[in-house]
Amino acid sequence: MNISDKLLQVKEVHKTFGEGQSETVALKGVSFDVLPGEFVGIMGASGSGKTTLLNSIATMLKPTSGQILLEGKNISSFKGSQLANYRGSKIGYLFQEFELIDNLTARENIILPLSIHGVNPKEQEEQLQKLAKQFDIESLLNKFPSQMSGGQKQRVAAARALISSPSIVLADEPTGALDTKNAKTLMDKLYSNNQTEGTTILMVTHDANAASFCSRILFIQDGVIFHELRKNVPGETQNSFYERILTVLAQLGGGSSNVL
Ligand SMILES: Nc1ncnc2c1ncn2[C@@H]1O[C@H](COP(=O)(O)OP(=O)(O)OP(=O)(O)O)[C@@H](O)[C@H]1O
Repeated sequence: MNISDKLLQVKEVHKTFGEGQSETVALKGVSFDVLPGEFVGIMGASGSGKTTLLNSIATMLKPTSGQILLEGKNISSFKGSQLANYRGSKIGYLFQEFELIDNLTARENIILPLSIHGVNPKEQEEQLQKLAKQFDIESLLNKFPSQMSGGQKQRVAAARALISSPSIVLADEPTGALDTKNAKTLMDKLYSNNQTEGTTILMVTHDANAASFCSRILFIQDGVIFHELRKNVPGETQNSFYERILTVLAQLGGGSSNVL
């Protein structure tokens, strides 16, 4: 495979917090690649290093050692406007708790990343309308977060994460605060966006149902990737993939729970 085919390259990433007695080694040499258009899940027990990994890719944390490359460029070398461009346009971030701005409407929340980058209003509106339709939030655009349900807020947050057509969307337990029905609705829509627009998504999740929408799952344990599952294409049903995910989780956790 050509290096340029790899959208994201994570190479031997280590991350240590604190020192001496209070030292915690969160990542112990994580390496993997993501190809354009992939929908990759990251699963692992609480404290295994999932959020540390995602936040390192988002440049919210600096790895102790190792490299992270997006589109062949080492993200730790980014400074000033290049770093701002990476955070604002190259990645989209979807948080478990939505993180919408309370005193902005859904419309204002969604277009904020475009307004900051000076995209012209016509283009902003076109992008907004397209995503509002995809995420079924057209009737919510003039509402404030306090007037929306959790499921609605997360669909607005998903539109905000996608509005600048980022190279990769980083999602940290996006269904963690949702009930089963709203979680499925969100995942259906993220999956559909991945399939129709080719959006690359890297999603941390505890939920095997959510993970079954992915094309590949990386299982992380004690700061290292110890297993990988790939949906068989063509042909494997989501249900069959779900069953295989549960089998790995049961081996990991010693139970039949679908939540780690
Ligand atoms: N800022 C920090 N300072 C010190 N230790 C930290 C910090 N952030 C994370 N850790 C530690 O690093 C390890 C990995 O944490 P991380 O949040 O990445 O795990 P996780 O897999 O995302 O867990 P969860 O599923 O509970 O969110 C844990 O032992 C955690 O306590």
